[in-house]
Amino acid sequence: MQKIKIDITKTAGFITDEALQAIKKEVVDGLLTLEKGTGKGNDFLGWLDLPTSVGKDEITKIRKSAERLSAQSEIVVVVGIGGSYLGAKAVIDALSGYFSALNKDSKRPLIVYAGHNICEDYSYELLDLLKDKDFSVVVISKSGTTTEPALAFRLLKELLEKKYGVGQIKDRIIAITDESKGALRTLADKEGYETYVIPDNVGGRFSVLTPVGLLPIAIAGIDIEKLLEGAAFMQKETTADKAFDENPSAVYAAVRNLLYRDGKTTEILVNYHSKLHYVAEWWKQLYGESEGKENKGIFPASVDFTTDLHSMGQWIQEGRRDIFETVISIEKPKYKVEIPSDRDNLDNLNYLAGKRVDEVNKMAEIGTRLAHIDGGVPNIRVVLPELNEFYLGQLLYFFEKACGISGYVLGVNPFDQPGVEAYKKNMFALLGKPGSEKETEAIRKRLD
Ligand SMILES: O=P(O)(O)OC[C@H]1O[C@](O)(CO)[C@@H](O)[C@@H]1O
Repeated sequence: MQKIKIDITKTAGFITDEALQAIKKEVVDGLLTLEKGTGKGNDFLGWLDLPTSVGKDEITKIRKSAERLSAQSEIVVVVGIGGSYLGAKAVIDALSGYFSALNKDSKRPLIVYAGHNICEDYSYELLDLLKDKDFSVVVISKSGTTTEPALAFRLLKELLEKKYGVGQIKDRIIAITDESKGALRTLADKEGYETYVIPDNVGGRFSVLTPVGLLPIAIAGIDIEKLLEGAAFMQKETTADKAFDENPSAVYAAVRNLLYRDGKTTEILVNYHSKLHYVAEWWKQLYGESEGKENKGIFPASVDFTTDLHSMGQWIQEGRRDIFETVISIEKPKYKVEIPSDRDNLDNLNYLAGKRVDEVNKMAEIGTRLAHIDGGVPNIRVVLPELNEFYLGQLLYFFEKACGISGYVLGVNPFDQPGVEAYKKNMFALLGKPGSEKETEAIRKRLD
């Protein structure tokens, strides 16, 4: 069992050691504020202890629900948006086979997502796919009132009733929502769905280690206990009593804030293993909603390398110098593929014969790192020995802890997201939602 490593050596030309020493106090203060619960948003700190507070009984219950849904479904639809689906998708994509959806012998249901957009064609195509399949639904909404998942769930519920009969569908739905509030809670109680609770003190983007993430992840056949073990390991490694340099979350929070103060206002999360694509999507919500407020915050962006070296590589190498990269590097791939020798060598690749594909990937990673540093892009590297439940659990908690600390160093409340309401208000006014009459009148005038 190793700890994931953070390597900041390639930020040395951009931040000085004195600056790093100077920011340490702010970071330690941020960490203590988080741990003592004395900072802004301190009623949303339940995520800090999740890895060690999810009990065996809860895990057993989640596994049973997962087995029940799996046994009765060819497809399970996970309905949710933002923190109510990104954590699950991040882990499921990272730890599932690239082509597992095409495996006809799989004992696991196919997991698809809904309620994360309002695209009519997506809705049509999903309903069309589901009409001839046995399917179940896990509907997730902390507030229980978010438009996108509520709309998707209404469509799915209607299809379930058509397929299985009104009054016959409650065993095909599991709702994950607030303990007592919200439309989804009311509906779930009325219809008798099995439910799981999202704790009051855990915000959506920090909820991957609650049933919000754990149930869909368990349905995908992933070991949720190992994921929690990894997170618990990182929980211990990131407490305030650990030496600063040994605490990866503290180091990461310190360096990214220093780079931000030096004008590096965009952070690009990079992977060289595209199963991590949705880990970056999860990370973007985590940091975007936590830090982007009061006209402050690092803009979180992401790329998949080497794929995006052929699209975004030019920009990163030579565009505006206000970016830095955080690279997630996986030391050892799960499988082995050797490059064959070719009789004719017309592609001139025989110099690679006998090498593993990963060796080429690693040289691309090292080469890119050096090129980007030469181009003025500081580089933080986060190293996972392997891509498995344990190390991914560590990574998730590492980023969450660093996010809380970083938000406090930035001076914002990392646990609210007031800005998200603005689009909703306009959308409701435009749709003529009851209660929005004044706003409807005002916004319609703006369209003339
Ligand atoms: O779980 P809910 O309440 O449907 O919210 C989903 C997402 O929407 C937001 O509240 C933003 O509108 C996110 O913070 C959250 O993750």
